[in-house]
Amino acid sequence: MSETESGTAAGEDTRCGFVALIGAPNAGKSTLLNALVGTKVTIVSHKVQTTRALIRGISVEGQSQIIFVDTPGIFAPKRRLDRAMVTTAWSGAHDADLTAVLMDARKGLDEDIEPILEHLKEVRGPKILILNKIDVVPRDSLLGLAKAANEKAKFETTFMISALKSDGVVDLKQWLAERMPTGPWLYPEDQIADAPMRQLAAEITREKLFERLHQELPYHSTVETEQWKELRGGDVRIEQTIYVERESQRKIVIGKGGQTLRAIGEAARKDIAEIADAKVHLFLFVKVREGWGDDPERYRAMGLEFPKG
Ligand SMILES: Nc1nc2c(ncn2[C@@H]2O[C@H](COP(=O)(O)OP(=O)(O)OP(=O)(O)O)[C@@H](O)[C@H]2O)c(=O)[nH]1
Repeated sequence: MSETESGTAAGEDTRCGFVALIGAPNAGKSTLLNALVGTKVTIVSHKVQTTRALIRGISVEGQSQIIFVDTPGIFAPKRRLDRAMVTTAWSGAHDADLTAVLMDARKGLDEDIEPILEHLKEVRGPKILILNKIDVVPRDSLLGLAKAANEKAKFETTFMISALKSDGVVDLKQWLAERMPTGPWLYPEDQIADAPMRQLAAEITREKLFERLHQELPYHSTVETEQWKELRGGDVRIEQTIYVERESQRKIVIGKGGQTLRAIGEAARKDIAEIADAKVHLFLFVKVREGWGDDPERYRAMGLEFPKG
């Protein structure tokens, strides 16, 4: 059963959507996510640069499921490959139901936030501004800052919060919950906590797959983490399926005597163990799923962009 199929069927009134959370480094994204999601949000490995949008956390408010995605690679791209991926990274915002820009009120409009505001003009869909760290900024300077930022980009509304003190976070969460489109939850309740790790682990394996086979495989071959189970003793057992579109591709992925798949699994296991900070037992399966590439819903379920054309 896939994630979408097993999503909660909690009734007609459920809402579910993606919020792209954008902010310069140190604006307080992790702190805010911890406050919104309620559990410690797992770190995001910056190694995985192929990702368009990584799930950072899932928040549940009433009947709404709010999936926060992050777009690594937006900032300070150093290598040329990274620079080429900046545009792709922004697509996380382009596909989200809402884009939230987190701004460090203490820093104001500086060289970190200016290019973000500039780029926002190209992002369709609703945008909101969140001024963070208001606990360390004089109240009377906040209005001026909000006004100046709103002149640079078109925000639907502005929140003023302290992520650290959880001041204003409840209002923000409730507002977001109401703004999510109606529809079934994409993640069952028992997967909400480890959804970011599941996705990240899938991205890592996908990265290893393409490092070895990028010439032989179509871009939309994909990886899904079917099981993420913490064992007694702290080890993690992970089952992943690599989906390809044809039997010939399945053979390529497996390789002679299974050696290609073994190498992919070994490389992925090492990286996943690093981010999971645990001993990992990784089991990889390869399946043929015809027509997978034509189903936009599967892309959306993973926070990915549906390739047009
Ligand atoms: N005073 C104050 N400090 C805050 C607030 N929110 C975050 N911080 C601090 O700002 C620093 C950066 O916060 P993070 O949450 O790590 O920032 P981030 O945006 O996730 O950083 P990156 O992951 O590097 O992009 C930390 O020292 C936080 O404690 C706030 O509301 N008030």
